[in-house]
Parts: sequence; structure tokens; C-alpha cells
Amino acid sequence: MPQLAIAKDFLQTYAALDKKLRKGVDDALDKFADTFYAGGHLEKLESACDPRWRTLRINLNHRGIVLAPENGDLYLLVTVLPHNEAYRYIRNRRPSVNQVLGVLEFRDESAMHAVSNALAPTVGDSGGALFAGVPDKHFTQLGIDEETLRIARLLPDESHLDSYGQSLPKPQHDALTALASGMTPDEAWTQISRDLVEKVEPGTVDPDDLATAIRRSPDQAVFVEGPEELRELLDHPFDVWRTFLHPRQVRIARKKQYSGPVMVTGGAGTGKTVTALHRIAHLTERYVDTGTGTDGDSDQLSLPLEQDTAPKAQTRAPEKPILFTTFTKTLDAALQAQVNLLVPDEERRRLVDVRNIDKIAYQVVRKAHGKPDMKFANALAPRWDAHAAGLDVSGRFLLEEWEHVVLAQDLRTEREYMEAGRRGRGRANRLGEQQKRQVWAAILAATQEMREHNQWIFTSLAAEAADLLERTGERLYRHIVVDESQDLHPAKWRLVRALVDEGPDDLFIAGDPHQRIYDHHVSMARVGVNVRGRSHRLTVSYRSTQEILNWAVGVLGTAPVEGFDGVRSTLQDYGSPLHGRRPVLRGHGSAEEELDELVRTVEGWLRDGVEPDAIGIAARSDALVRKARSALTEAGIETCALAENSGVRVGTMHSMKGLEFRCVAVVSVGAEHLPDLAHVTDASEDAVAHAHDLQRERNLLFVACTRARDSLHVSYSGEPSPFLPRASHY
Ligand SMILES: Nc1ncnc2c1ncn2[C@@H]1O[C@H](COP(=O)(O)OP(=O)(O)OP(=O)(O)O)[C@@H](O)[C@H]1O
Repeated sequence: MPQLAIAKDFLQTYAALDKKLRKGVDDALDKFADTFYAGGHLEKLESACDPRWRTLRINLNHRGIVLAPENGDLYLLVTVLPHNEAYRYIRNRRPSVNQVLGVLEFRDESAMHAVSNALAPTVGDSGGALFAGVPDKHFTQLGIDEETLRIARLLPDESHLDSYGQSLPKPQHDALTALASGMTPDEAWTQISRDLVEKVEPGTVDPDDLATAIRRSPDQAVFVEGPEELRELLDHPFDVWRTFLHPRQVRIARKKQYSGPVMVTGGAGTGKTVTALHRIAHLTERYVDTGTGTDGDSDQLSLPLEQDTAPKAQTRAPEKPILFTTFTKTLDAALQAQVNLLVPDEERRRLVDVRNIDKIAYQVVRKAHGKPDMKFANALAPRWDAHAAGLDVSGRFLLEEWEHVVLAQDLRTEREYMEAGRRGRGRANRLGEQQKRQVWAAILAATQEMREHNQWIFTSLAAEAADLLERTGERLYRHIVVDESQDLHPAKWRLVRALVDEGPDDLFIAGDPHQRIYDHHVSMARVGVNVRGRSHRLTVSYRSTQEILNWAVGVLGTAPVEGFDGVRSTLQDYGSPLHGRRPVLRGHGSAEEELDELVRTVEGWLRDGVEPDAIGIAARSDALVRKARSALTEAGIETCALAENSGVRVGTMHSMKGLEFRCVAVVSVGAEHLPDLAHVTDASEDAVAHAHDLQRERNLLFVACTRARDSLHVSYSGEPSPFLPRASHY
């Protein structure tokens, strides 16, 4: 029975077509679907360089390109092109199966021919020097075929190899790049084979078996179950992440079972959230009745926190739901929307509960103690001042000591408190023994008072919820997937741990220490989460261009970054296949001039057709956000908060976390505002805390800048922030 597959390029070219043309493609595909098994409506051309190429007539001017092996067992929709380009494409482009990796590859034969012709005359001078002395067998071992080898032998240097990247089959170009960088053949093999979704036995690759090659190339082409699934994909052509994953993402997300918690790290935009979403989809598949009968275990799924809305699943449902959680409530809606897109099947979707961790804590505590009275630190400080009276510290100091030492380390006794470490707690490190005892007593008294009034901050709420669950042994979820984990306070980690039984597939955690914007360094071991042997790192950014990444990584500085569990985290290999304009950095004489420039920049983006809600503006503080917003509003540009989409979206750098925009302007990045010294411990008080705080401010700027897909504009007035590279003034 023939199979239908779709190439990533097809979906991307389809997304770029205008509405009328898309409709033409839809009609042509419908007709094709009617005669799918007979391969009707496809045209075979003599001029094609491979006998398997076919074209599909869309209209007078456009053709779909289809790969259809002679035995009729597969149709791969490759791309859509204007008539002439389509014919040029199939005249020059040859599909093949990489002989050692077994993955799908395409080569541009005419471009390769041109490269050979251009290089051949230079051989004999310095030509051919790049791989001089490398025996042919090393190339063969790495899947480099004769045609590519002929070119490799002509290459004078690495820059020539780089510039021919588009012409050579990609897996072979990767292998040559690895060899050219000085790797031994074994090292190069480790590099190019590390992402294979399927291990290939040497000598077993069938060069004609495109179907198997597609299975091994999930980032390039995937099978669709039939016309309905194809329709589903075409309805969301911009969401390529739903279908095409990097092989490493596939391996992580679709692994049958993990024996315990698993951690996925990676720089901004490397697809951690996408991988987490696919893990969720994968987990739900386990419990769905595929129509072949259930195993009789059809407990109804009930969300334990909202009994009244318990959905009625007709599946082999887990006895408890799957939780997808983060620390920010603003992300709930976006994550739920992504789950809805990825898991269109309602029965499977009902197994998933998207809920931020504070909300869960609230519901657990409410069940035990009645409606919690939530307080922010600002509101509590005056009451805590009373407890600090006579202690030579402020109420705010006590509150911070409570949150960042007592709750963070789960300290229960005076003795534990006296012995606790206080890294980064500045002044607290210098408290004398007697003073510490007094501080402990004051914290106890203040927290006792808060308990009596059922008053909580979100951190103490999480700690209480974790305690309650530990005490009863009740576990509310079957599996938990955590995103943006780098900013979870240890008390919230303890809550996560207490929500699910330890065991296979209990926790799937995604995070990036380079985006840590709150001061929560967590010892995973102390919160009972052991990911040893189960951590993975993603390195390909699918969001920002390489130009934006290069710039943004620069603002992080050079200080080593502490990863989870104190292990140093690195951005090695972090990069993007996307290229575009370099970020713009502008300095101005005054804040007014800067805002005028912001207005002009945003007007330019809008004129270029960028949707208003695909533009994000960020600043360090609420006050600066208000200024930027009113400048835009005065200029007649509709604006809204980051969580909305009724105009250009404006917010603080903190709230940019997890979001994504086509164009981003980060404003007021002057020395006056960044670092925000109100949030930086004085170096004379605690040098370590000072360095941490500065790094956190750098991370904030990094987070804001890496929200940009295509364009990034950074500006300041007066002196530039010390985190910025040198600016071009005007
Ligand atoms: N395999 C893929 N193919 C194409 N696009 C992808 C792929 N994986 C992720 N993306 C896209 O890349 C962008 C970033 O993905 P995602 O939000 O998952 O990254 P992240 O690592 O969680 O980022 P951050 O840490 O900055 O929040 C999104 O637009 C997503 O749709």
C-alpha cells in the first residue's frame, strides 16, 4: 500500500504562498488524493535527472514536486515552485540515501558540476590542499560518495568548503566539515552519527529504499497517515515544529521509557519547549485506545484538584493526569494552545493538565486550610518590620532571609538555621551567633502570625503544599513535564517532587541556566531529583538567526555559568542554521530621541508587513515600559501587554521569558537602567552575591534579545550599559 510523506520544504513553501495559490495546491492535492493509489495526476518528465521525479500541476504557473519511486510504494511531496523553477529543480536535484547514515539527502548536480569546473584549474597550485593526505577510505567510512569526493579532493581550504555548503548533500558536507576541523575519522563519525534516530549496520543501507531513509530523517520529511492528516498539517503550515523534529529531539521526546527524571537543557530557542510538548504527546499515546481493544483498565481520568470538571475519558487512562507546568502563569495559555495543536485528539488531550506551579500550590493549600490570603513581599514588609524591631535588620531583610535561606533550604530548626550556608546572602553572612538566633526567632514569630491568618507568599505556599502532600502520601499526577525549570525556587521543586511518585517517566525537565533571571540555584539532589545519566543538551536554535545569537551571547559575558546541581553549563556548539540582518544597536543623546527612534523603527516594521502582535518591546522596569508604551500610543501605534495580542506587545524583560516575536526592540539599555542597581548587592557587602546579581542582569538582557526571530533593535540614551558591545552613535 503506498505511503504518503511530506517534506519540511513543502510545508514551508506552502506557508509562503498567497491564499489563492494555496487553494490551488489544496485542489490539486485533493484530486491527487482521489487517485492516490494509482499515482494519477502526476506528470513524468524526460528532462528530470532522476526517473523518480514527478510534477503535480497546480495551475498554469505553478507545479508541485513529488518524488515517486518506480515501485509505487511512496509519494513524497517535496516542494511547490513556479513552473520554470520547478523544471530546473527536477533537472538538477538528485535525491539519494546516504550510504553509511542511511538518511535522505539531496544534491544539486548542476551546482556541484559548476563547483568542480571552478576548482579544477586551481589544483596543482595550492588547490586540493584541504584534504591532502587523507586516504579515500576515510571519506567512504563517513558516507562521502564518489561525486562529493571528487570535489573534496579539489578544495584548497575550509572557506571554500563552507561556501559550497548549499551545493553538496548536507550529511556529506557535515562529514567533510568535521574532518576539515582536524577531527580523526572516528571523532568525525561520532559527531555525524550522534543524532541518528536509528543505528545503521555497516553495509546494510539500501540506496533505493527511500521510505526507510525518510524514517531516519525526521527533520526533513515525515509520513502522514493519509489525506486527512495531510489536511491537518496544511491547516497549520507555520507550525513546522508539530511535525518536523531534529533527530535529537525525536530521540529525547519519543524514548519509550526513562527509568527516572530526565533533564533537557539548551540555549534559547533550541526547542526545549517543543521537545517537552512532544514528550507529552508521546506519553498520552500510551493511554489511548487505538481501536484494537483496551486492556480493561479504563479508569476515568479525574483532575484531583477540580473534581467537578473531571473529564470522562474512554481510554486506558492513567489513574492520574499528566502535568505540564512552569513557574509563570502567563505561559499557561500559550502552552495550552500548543498542546491543543499538537494533540488534536480530544481524548488524549484530556489526559493533560496545563497548570503553573503556583496555581497547584494554591489549590492544595486551599483544600487543607481554606482560601489562602496571598501577599506580596511589599505588603508584608511593614508587619515584618515590627518583628525586626531591635534587631538591627529590616523587615525586608527578614523576609528575604526566610525566602532565600529558610524556605530554600527547608530549614526546620534553629540548629539547622545556625548551620546553614548563605551563599550570596551578603549581609546575612556577617550576622553574629546571637543575632542569628534572634533573626531565627523573629522569622518563626512572623511566620506563625502569617499562618494564623492563612497568609502566604507563593514560595511558602509551595513549601506548605509539598509538606501536605508528603504527609498524606497523596500523589496528584502520573507524569510531570516541567518547562523553564531554571527559575523554580527549591520549595517549588519540592512541590514538583511531591506531586508524583518516584519511578519511570516521573519527571521530564527542560531548562536553560543561561536564562536564569531569579536567584534560585538548586541542588537537584537535595530536592530529590536525580537526573544522573539522563540529561540531554540541545544545540540548534530554530528561533533566532546566527547573527542575533552571536550578538546576544556576547551580552552574557565570560563568567562561568552554574548549571543545575552546580555543574558548569556551556553554550558550546550552540548555533542557528538561520541567517539574517545583524542586530542594530543605537545610542542617543536623550530618552526622547531614543523613543522617537523606537517609534520610527516600529513604524518601519509595520510598513514591512510585520503583524503588530509579532513585534515585542522590552525594557528593564515597569516605569520604562510605560514610557515606551505611551510614546508608541502617542504616535498612533496600538499597543498591549505581552500576554495579549491586540497590538504591538510591550513588557518588562522578565515577562519576555518563554515568548517569541518576529521583531524585538529592547529599549533603555543605558548604564542608568541596566544593571538595575536596586537589585544588585553591593560588592563591598558580598562580592559573590554582587557577581551573581550582575550575571542575572546580563541573563535578563540575553532573554529579552533571544526572543527575536528576524530583527533585533537595541537602544539606549546617555551612557551605554556595560553589558553592551560598542554602539554606533548618531
Ligand atoms: N525541530 C524544529 N523544527 C522547526 N522549528 C522548531 C523545531 N524545534 C523548535 N522549533 C521552533 O523554534 C522556536 C523555539 O522553540 P522552543 O520555544 O521550543 O525553544 P526553547 O528552547 O524552549 O526556547 P527558550 O528557552 O528561549 O524559551 C519555536 O518557534 C519553535 O516552534
